[in-house]
Amino acid sequence: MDWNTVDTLKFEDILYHQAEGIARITINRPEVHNAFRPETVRELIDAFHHAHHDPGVGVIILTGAGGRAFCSGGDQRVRGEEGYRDGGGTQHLNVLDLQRQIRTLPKPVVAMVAGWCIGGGHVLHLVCDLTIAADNARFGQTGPKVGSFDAGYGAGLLARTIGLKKAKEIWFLCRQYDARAALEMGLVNTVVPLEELEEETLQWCRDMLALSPMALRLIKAGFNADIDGLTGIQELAGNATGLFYQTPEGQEGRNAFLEKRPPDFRRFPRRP
Ligand SMILES: CC(C)(COP(=O)(O)OP(=O)(O)OC[C@H]1O[C@@H](n2cnc3c(N)ncnc32)[C@H](O)[C@@H]1OP(=O)(O)O)[C@@H](O)C(=O)NCCC(=O)NCCSC(=O)c1cc(O)c2ccccc2c1O
Repeated sequence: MDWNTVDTLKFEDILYHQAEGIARITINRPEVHNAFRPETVRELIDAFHHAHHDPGVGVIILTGAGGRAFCSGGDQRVRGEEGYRDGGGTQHLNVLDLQRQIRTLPKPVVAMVAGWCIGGGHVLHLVCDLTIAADNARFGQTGPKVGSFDAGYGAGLLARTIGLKKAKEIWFLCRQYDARAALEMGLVNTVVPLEELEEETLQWCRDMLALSPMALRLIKAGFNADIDGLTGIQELAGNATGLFYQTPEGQEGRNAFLEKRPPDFRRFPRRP
């Protein structure tokens, strides 16, 4: 695949590439196993925003640079007493914003995982819709070991994904799990040799790109609706509103208002 950069997107901690309707977002801090600092997360949010709003993008890949790590979570070197310190001294837990963004983004997001997928990095792959793992991938949570925890998606979505007992084991014991174990517990979709990771991930993306974007959008919203509470219902309901706006019935209400006349909905059927 010949990846292209986007001239308007300038990042320090991440890379943004796209080709054939696929956006690839790469955390590029291999010297710390792609741990994220607040600036990394800010850039990821901007990159996902771009991919979300680019009509030429149908599927998004999130990955880590270097082949040795997807992401090792929050950068412990900049962890303060209240969160992770940015260059200006403000402390953040802004990865939570990124998690919600990936959940509500109406396009499939695929985690392409090689090497370490740990802590807040593990939660990032979890909130992605699919995970393609290389055979060198290792998964786990470290929170209780390093004085942290993610009791939101990190706990609840993990339990929904692999079951409550296994999710508690992962958090309560802070063990690490290889790719085969991750596949067995339903934490990842498939495992491939490291050298085939990108090609396999691209094939999954191409397969999704051949399908109806609206159907994928609605099924993603449907999968997330109950888990995400009213935010999930809002996403699903917003899609319903968007579809209704496209109908003559929806447009009659707008037209009547603009034409300063009462709306006439009599010609629209009351379907069983
Ligand atoms: C991932 C490891 C198990 C890998 O071990 P290995 O022995 O292979 O490699 P090294 O340990 O030598 O690492 C190489 C190099 O990278 C540095 N590094 C690795 N991870 C981090 C990190 N997270 N932050 C900073 N630096 C990191 C390491 O120090 C080495 O540098 P040198 O200069 O010494 O060469 C192992 O590295 C490991 O266990 N890493 C830490 C994993 C971790 O605990 N992550 C944080 C979990 S908490 C978290 O992520 C988190 C973030 C949030 O924003 C939250 C927000 C809201 C709620 C919860 C949150 C949360 O829990």
